[in-house]
Amino acid sequence: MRGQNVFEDALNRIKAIGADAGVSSEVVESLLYPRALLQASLPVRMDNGALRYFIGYRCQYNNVLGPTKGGIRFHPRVDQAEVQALGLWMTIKCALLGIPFGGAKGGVLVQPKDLSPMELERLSRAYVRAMADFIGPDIDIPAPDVYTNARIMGWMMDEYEAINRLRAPAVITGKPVQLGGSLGRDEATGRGAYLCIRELALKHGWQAKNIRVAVQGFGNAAYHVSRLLQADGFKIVAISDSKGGVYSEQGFDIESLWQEKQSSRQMRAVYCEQSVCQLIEHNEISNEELLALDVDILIPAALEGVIHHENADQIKARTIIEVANGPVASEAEARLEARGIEILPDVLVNAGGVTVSYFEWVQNRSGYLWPLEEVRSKLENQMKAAFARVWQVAQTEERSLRSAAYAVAMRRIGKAVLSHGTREYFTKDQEQ
Ligand SMILES: NC(=O)C1=CN([C@@H]2O[C@H](COP(=O)(O)OP(=O)(O)OC[C@H]3O[C@@H](n4cnc5c(N)ncnc54)[C@H](OP(=O)(O)O)[C@@H]3O)[C@@H](O)[C@H]2O)C=CC1
Ligand SMILES: O=C(O)CCC(=O)C(=O)O
Repeated sequence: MRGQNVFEDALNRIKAIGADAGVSSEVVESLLYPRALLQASLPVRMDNGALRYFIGYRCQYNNVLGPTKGGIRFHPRVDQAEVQALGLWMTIKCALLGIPFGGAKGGVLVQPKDLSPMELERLSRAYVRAMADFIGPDIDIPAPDVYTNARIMGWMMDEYEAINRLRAPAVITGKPVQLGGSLGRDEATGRGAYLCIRELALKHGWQAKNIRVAVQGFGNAAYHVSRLLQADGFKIVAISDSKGGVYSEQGFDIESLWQEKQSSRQMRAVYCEQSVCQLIEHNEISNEELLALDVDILIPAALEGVIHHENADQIKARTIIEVANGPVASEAEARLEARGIEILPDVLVNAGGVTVSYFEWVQNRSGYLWPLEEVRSKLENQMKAAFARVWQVAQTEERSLRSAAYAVAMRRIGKAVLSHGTREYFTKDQEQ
């Protein structure tokens, strides 16, 4: 699913679940419009002396619960609809986790792998120059997403501080630890997803050694969830990246595969050159084939919309764990549900990243550096509580897990909207 449809699809879910969960129409409506969107052209001097322009976006979707928060993506298919959909999902995610942030997302339309490290740094700094008045520790706080990382966050923070002539580490999270980043932020998205799977395994009585898992994507989020699952005994039988995938019934050693992929990185470069399918000799499979494998758990951990109306009927996994944002389009979801396939939704599964980003922001503002074990234990508490709430609402209200997660989040946003003072609230107040 591409283009405007991603956002339309996201809005349709809000409308359908909002009405079904008894959320007031005023609150649902407040979630249908991004509060602010900045599109900017980013001039970047290339290494050959030429000036190139890139398009950058930042969407502050909703700030009812606090300053807006969300990653920045560098990818060749970034567009306005995508950042809006991602900003909406961030809004739901932060509300579900009880984090005092609204939702945002940013992106640059670029194939970052085509840029040299110096060009990438100039692009990252150009993005912040364009957005400098739009972001801030109490306004909108970016973080990493697809094809951005701690190093890029470091450049961005540095540019923001240079423009404003002050120290402002809390303007961005996911920074290098040496620049005020939090311990444990690098693994947080994968660890949060792993904690959710562990809770789900307890509910279903799964034995890790009997569970076969296929993972689409082999970046930050996919690597950490895969290595943690493998350490518990789950068998990762398939894994892929942008160039294709590999399959082995015996399972893969995730750590050595990751180390090999990392070592294929060119000197000082940000992205890995080689694909998993070039690194090891195993049955090569396409990304489409990976999605259709007969496994217990399918983990899409790359891009949105990969399970859509055309391939939904080919999915054979018993459970889908949405580590990526928006991997299952709503049309596909209805078909999967009708076949009894369980979906643990993105707004819960991948919320570990923003949760530890919140911890980073808190540490930056208070001047602390929490030990790794403290970060991990706080993350575990937060993820378990969110999982338990979603599970309970799903059971008691007979909802899907996604519908339950959205209902919890939208009701929390609703309470905040009313507390801000709407007509409804005002009228009630007058009556008392
Ligand atoms: N990083 C974070 O903290 C968070 C990330 N997420 C979500 O998790 C997902 C992955 O993000 P993250 O791990 O950070 O990103 P990374 O940039 O670290 O990794 C992206 C991975 O996806 C692969 N990929 C890219 N395009 C495709 C494709 N068409 N088919 C299959 N694989 C592909 C890349 O392949 P290659 O290696 O070949 O480039 C890479 O392995 C995204 O949906 C993101 O929004 C959600 C919450 C937080
Ligand atoms: O860490 C953050 O602030 C945001 C992470 C993110 O972009 C996401 O959860 O999709």
